[in-house]
Amino acid sequence: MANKLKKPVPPKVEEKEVKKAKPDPEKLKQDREEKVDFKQLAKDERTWKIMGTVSLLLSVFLFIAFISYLFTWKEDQDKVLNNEASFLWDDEIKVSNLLGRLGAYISHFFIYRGFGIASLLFCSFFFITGINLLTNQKIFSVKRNLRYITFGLLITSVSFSFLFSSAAFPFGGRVGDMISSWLNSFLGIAGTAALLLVVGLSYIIWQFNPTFRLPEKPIKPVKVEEEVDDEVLTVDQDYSKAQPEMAPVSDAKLFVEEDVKPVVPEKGNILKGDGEMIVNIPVQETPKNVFELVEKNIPEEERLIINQTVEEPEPLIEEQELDEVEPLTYNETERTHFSSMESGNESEHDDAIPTLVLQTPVVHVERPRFPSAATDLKLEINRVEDKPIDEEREKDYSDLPPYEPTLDLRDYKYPSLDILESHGSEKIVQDASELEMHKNQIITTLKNYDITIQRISATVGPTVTLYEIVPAAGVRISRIKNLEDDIALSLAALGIRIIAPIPGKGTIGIEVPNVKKTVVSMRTLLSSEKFQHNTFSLPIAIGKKIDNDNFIVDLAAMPHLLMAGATGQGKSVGLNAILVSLLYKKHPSQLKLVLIDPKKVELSIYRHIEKHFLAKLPGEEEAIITDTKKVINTLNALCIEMDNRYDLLKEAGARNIKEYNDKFIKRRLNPQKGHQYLPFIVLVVDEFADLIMTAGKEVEMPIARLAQLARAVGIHLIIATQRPSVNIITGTIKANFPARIAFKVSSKIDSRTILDAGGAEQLIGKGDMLISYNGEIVRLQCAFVDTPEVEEVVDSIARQRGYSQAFMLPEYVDEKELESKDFDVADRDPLFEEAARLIVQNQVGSTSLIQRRMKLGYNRAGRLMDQLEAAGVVGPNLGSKAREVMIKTEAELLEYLENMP
Ligand SMILES: Nc1ncnc2c1ncn2[C@@H]1O[C@H](COP(=O)(O)OP(=O)(O)OP(=O)(O)O)[C@@H](O)[C@H]1O
Repeated sequence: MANKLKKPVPPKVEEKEVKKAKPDPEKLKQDREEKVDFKQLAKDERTWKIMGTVSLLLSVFLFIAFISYLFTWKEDQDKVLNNEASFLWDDEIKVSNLLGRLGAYISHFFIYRGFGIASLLFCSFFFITGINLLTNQKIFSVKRNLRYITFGLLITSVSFSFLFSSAAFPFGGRVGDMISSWLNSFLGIAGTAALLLVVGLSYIIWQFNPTFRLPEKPIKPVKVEEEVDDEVLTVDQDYSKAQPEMAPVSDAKLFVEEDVKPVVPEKGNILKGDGEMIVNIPVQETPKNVFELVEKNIPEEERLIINQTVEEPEPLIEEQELDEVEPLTYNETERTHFSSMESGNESEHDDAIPTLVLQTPVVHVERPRFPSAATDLKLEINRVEDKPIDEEREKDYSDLPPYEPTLDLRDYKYPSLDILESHGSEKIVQDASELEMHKNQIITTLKNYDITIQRISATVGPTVTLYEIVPAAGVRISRIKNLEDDIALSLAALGIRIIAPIPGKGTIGIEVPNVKKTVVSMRTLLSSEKFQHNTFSLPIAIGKKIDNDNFIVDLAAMPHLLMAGATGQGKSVGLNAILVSLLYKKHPSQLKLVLIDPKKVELSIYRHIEKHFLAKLPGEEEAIITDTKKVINTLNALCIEMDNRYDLLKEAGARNIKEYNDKFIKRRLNPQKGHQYLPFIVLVVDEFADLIMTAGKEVEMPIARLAQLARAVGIHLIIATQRPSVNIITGTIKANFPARIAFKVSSKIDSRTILDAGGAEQLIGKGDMLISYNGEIVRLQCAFVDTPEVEEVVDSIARQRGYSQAFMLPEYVDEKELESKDFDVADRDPLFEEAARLIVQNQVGSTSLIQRRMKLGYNRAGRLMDQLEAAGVVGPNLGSKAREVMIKTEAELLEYLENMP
């Protein structure tokens, strides 16, 4: 059987592929048809741009043709009229119009046959449409312009026909002529003239909304004479001193567009008539600081009184002679007291100088912190010598009069308010026309996006004005929120913030910066009723809200504060405002400040009140801490202080410092058992970023610990930084600082890092800030206190008698330092000699040198350095500088090593 060669059978798959490859003409046709997608084309941005360009060119073409027609109509008119059918195509016809036969024909059509000179309005229509299409933005409202142009064409053409009925030039065109002659026959000449005048004027008013101002009578800011109950003020209308930037009172009436419906007035708002704007300018709560307001019952004209008068605040404290006074010296006082007791005579200082008889108990450090706690107990305690100690410790002092911590410095006078300046007139001068203009622009912008609103009201604050709008039913809030940039563009203003919705109000807020900003002076805040008469433990006056309400809060309730913002936006001023408010309200016995200032210059101003208000580490010279190593020690010392205080609280059965101090004041706690009056401690860190960068976790950990636990024992932290990045303001820090202040920052990310919300990037600087407090974000204008004012306040305190020394924090000894001091020779690192040689050869006592040259980790290099210090090869740590090398030559070193144990 012969082998038959089988014919290769092509695989089926290939067959299929071949089939597939064959073009199907029907399908191809379909494909090609689908490619021309008109919908897509219409949506294409380029199509709009082309149409925009065409529209713009058309407007230019028409404009040139029409203008040319004004000069050439005489020559061209006959040619068009005689050859109307073939005019455009007959090359024989020569015309004078700049744009040739087409120009002449179109002008003839629009001007002669149509609307006369009014035809120029067509140019504006094509121009507006062109611009909108080209930029793909609603820069002009086409709909509105179409309305104006239609009416404009009719009114202008009829008016021109009527006025120039006998002229040869077709001023009003055929349309104008027709309507005018009909009106003439219907109303007569006088009737037509009157009608045209009325319609023309109405048209102008409708389109341009001119302001008809009577010759202005100069007005002066309305002076509020005195406060009457609640928000009703007696207004002294003396207009003799003019305020040029203020509009006349009658102009303060602010109208909204006619489609904005009036609504029922709410409490606190002023609502007048139909569709009229509400201006809500609240009254300052203190009777001494009264702000302008809009009068409620305005008889004829709506009055916008935007002005504030600050009366001289009554001095808190009588002026006193601030003589140089001898400081209270602990040891001297003690000695004097003992000697006087021994001799049986009262010390001559008994009245003025409190006497410390007891060794003030400190849990960790056996040194007095400040003379206190025993002023009234001295007689009792002086008899202790004869009694057994235990008996004395159990003694009940509750029958004694209450303890008074301020008696230690009983003649201490709080700083006078006169030291502070008013910084300008403090008048809020809001130009009524500015309000009107902003309001109109907001309404127009929203309208351009088909958003209608029911109501708009304005609240004028020191730096920004808050426009509150109630959108019409069915408008989505997110649409308004998305228009932030468009509104900013239309108002041509920086720092616009949209709050949609305003929490708890049901309105949408648009904050627009005022052209003229008002400085909020510290003096106004400190003289306010709210600051003078509050029961806060640590009152701090931060600034003013948009409704001019003073923002005064209790730092103890915050309980810690984080301040961040780009450089130069008002952080230092804010810190000073907080510190000054504390100095105005607290006695040196009630408050101690721990000031950390890596920048070295910001807080140094407070160094003069060391013996009154500052706390420091034992053995330190400077109370204001600038060195990172000392910062770590101080923070750890504060942690020890916190633990000590918790022990005291536990012993006393008190849950917090307030309860504890109450018990101590009522003499229910025995000083013999270590109890004492506990002052609040406020830790201020200016430039936290610098510390984190140099010491990292070593700083972050004690800060986090203090922030978590210290509030109950009266230790509160204020931390400021100009670098609000996530590696500085970490999650741990943020979790423990619920109250945060953001000054202007450069990006939304920074704002989110500080506040967990955007907005701080929209601020306008110079103390404009957002504070996140109690879960709410509020915009404030920070109080302004100038450096010379702070200096004066500090001086007025420093001139008075203080304690003999600053408040002593417990001593903190670094474990590492201890280790290095007494390490076991047997535990010496095998690389010890090599490291010693390296150091001596280079004559540089630096850990990083050992690390680099010997390729060791930081910890081992550090341990080696400690051992070298213990062995006397290098000197002690000098902070950021290299240690001193004690051995100068290698030979010396060899000899030294040989003699070592
Ligand atoms: N509340 C305020 N009212 C008016 N002006 C202010 C206010 N706060 C700050 N300014 C202005 O801004 C300037 C800078 O403020 P400040 O020194 O507090 O900024 P800063 O953020 O601390 O800057 P830096 O981080 O560089 O120290 C001030 O000199 C002052 O002119």
